[in-house]
Amino acid sequence: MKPISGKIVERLARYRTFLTEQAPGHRTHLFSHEIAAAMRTADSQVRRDLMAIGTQGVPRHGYEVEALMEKLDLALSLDRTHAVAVVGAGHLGRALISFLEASRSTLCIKAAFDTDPAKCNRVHAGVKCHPMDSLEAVIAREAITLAILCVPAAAAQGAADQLVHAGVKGILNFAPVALRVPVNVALEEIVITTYLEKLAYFTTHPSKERRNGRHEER
Ligand SMILES: NC(=O)c1ccc[n+]([C@@H]2O[C@H](COP(=O)([O-])OP(=O)(O)OC[C@H]3O[C@@H](n4cnc5c(N)ncnc54)[C@H](O)[C@@H]3O)[C@@H](O)[C@H]2O)c1
Repeated sequence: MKPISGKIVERLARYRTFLTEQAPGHRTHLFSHEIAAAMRTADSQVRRDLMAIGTQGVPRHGYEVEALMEKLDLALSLDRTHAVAVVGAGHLGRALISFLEASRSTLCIKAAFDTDPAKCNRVHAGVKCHPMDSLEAVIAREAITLAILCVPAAAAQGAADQLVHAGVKGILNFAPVALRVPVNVALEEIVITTYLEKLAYFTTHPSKERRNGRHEER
């Protein structure tokens, strides 16, 4: 399969969440327009995205849900479990652990890390928090490849360096600082205020994008 863009990956992940959590359980088939309606996007967009992973609906039946789930899992590499670490077990870190542990995901939080002795060796939502000096050993032992960074900005680059050194291949950074990582390490950064600022912009500048839905191709 050809590599697909980050935008398509995001939409495929949303389709998968819809099929897993919201699509009516008794349906064996769904049409692109039904998925599109739930996603508030165009059915042509859904068809294009699913075509990108080699999936086409059948006339008069649509997409077979089970086969579509298998294709999505394969495309998103969710046909296997990914071991994840949370670094910084404060308010955000613990909230994310609770959320991810409750979701039926193949992303599995295997360990948390923190510098605060009061948090270390405690268990939150079934996940043990370890001191930072055991990071390398625990990452190797648990075969952890992904990490979520929830430390203060000043500590983020140092923690990211430790994660990279320990062999982590992808980092989701919540700290409000631009990180430097080697090219072979995937990096995603989330800043909630950016989305709020975007909302503020679109609520004061009516545009085609707002009228036609949130997830048009761009
Ligand atoms: N991106 C977003 O949208 C968003 C939203 C909320 C918070 N944040 C950011 O997420 C981070 C965490 O926020 P919070 O509210 O959970 O803060 P918090 O103070 O509750 O938690 C931070 C945790 O990091 C630990 N820590 C500090 N230095 C560390 C280090 N070097 N290694 C490991 N752990 C270390 C602390 O002991 C603490 O437990 C902050 O940088 C905050 O700005 C981002």
